[in-house]
Amino acid sequence: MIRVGIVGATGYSGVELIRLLAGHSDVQVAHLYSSSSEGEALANVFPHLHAHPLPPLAKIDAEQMAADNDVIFLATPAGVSTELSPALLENGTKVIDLSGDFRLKNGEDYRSWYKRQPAEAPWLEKAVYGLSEWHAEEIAKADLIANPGCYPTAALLGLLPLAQSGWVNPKSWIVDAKSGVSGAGRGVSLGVHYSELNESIHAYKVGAHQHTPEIEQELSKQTGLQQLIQFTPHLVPMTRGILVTAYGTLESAVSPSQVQELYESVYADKPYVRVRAQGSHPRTKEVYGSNFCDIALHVDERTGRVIVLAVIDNVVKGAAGQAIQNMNLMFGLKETAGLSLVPLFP
Ligand SMILES: NC(=O)C1=CN([C@@H]2O[C@H](COP(=O)(O)OP(=O)(O)OC[C@H]3O[C@@H](n4cnc5c(N)ncnc54)[C@H](OP(=O)(O)O)[C@@H]3O)[C@@H](O)[C@H]2O)C=CC1
Ligand SMILES: CC(=O)N[C@@H](CCC(=O)OP(=O)(O)O)C(=O)O
Repeated sequence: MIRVGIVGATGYSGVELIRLLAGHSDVQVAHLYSSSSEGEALANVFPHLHAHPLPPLAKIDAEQMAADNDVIFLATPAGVSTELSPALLENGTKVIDLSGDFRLKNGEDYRSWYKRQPAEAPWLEKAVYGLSEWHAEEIAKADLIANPGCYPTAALLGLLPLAQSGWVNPKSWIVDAKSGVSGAGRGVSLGVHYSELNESIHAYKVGAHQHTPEIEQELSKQTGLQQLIQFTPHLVPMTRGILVTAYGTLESAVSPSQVQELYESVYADKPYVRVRAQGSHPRTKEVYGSNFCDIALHVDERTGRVIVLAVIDNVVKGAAGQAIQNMNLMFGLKETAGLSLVPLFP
């Protein structure tokens, strides 16, 4: 049994890790850690976990944590993993970080987009970007995983095949994205106040969202070309789900069936990417509670653009589900272990 520790279990991604790992037969949730509720039972925070067998929330102590777990998930806000991960890794445990601390290879990018002190360069180099479908071999050998952000997961799964094809102008990408409110975590603020959010939709962090350089970095790395994206996220009054609607300008005459065949071939053996039939446009409800990313393609011959639609559940494929998929790859387990979730519908 692989011993799993979770830091940030009182948050949304942490509690989703617990839900998913309850269905994973190769691992044991050995320890839960909290910076604010040490000694408490998690069921006091989340009554829906009442009678579910779980260890109490323990104190964060890197050396002890490394001794007691084979892998630690850090489901914590930006900045925490930078502090905690080096000691965990030096003491021999593997780390899967759900925050943005190790995703950007250039520390100065992190400083400028996250407004925080970056991790030291050797740790940034060591971290493997955990987009499971694209980096399985590297992930299998990694000790430190930078789990992708929620928007980048949907955007990259949606755009990478086209970016690689060379059919699209690499500076023409426009990524419009909408997220449910759980993407903002469990903390309360005016920004997620029901009466201000309900029956309303708005863009935020326009031209300034921290996932912009992450998407550009990965598209550029994979294609060897500098790719530029215009990224605008929106908050919508629903609990879970991300819809990415992305546009690229075609540089060559490509037919809808060529684009469709490209995606079907790239994702043919990937259990969690479902390429939808032409004309079938995915809804966030169709992946709710599951690890799927559903993608649809549309070539607009009138405007010379290609439109990519991608949906995920931000807490599953965008966070805890992909983190477990990465753990499975790291430990040589079946990639789908613990993740055979049929979407919750309706
Ligand atoms: N929600 C989502 O859809 C996604 C989230 N992410 C990323 O995953 C991480 C977790 O997000 P999410 O679950 O939404 O966040 P939440 O705000 O819901 O939970 C974060 C948890 O982190 C713990 N925490 C806070 N400060 C510290 C600290 N100084 N040291 C240790 N633990 C701390 C808190 O638990 P306690 O008080 O018990 O310590 C808290 O419950 C974030 O970095 C987020 O950006 C990534 C993709 C998607
Ligand atoms: C709806 C919503 O507020 N979403 C969050 C996603 C946060 C996140 O995942 O940020 P990192 O992974 O980069 O830490 C946001 O837009 O900031």
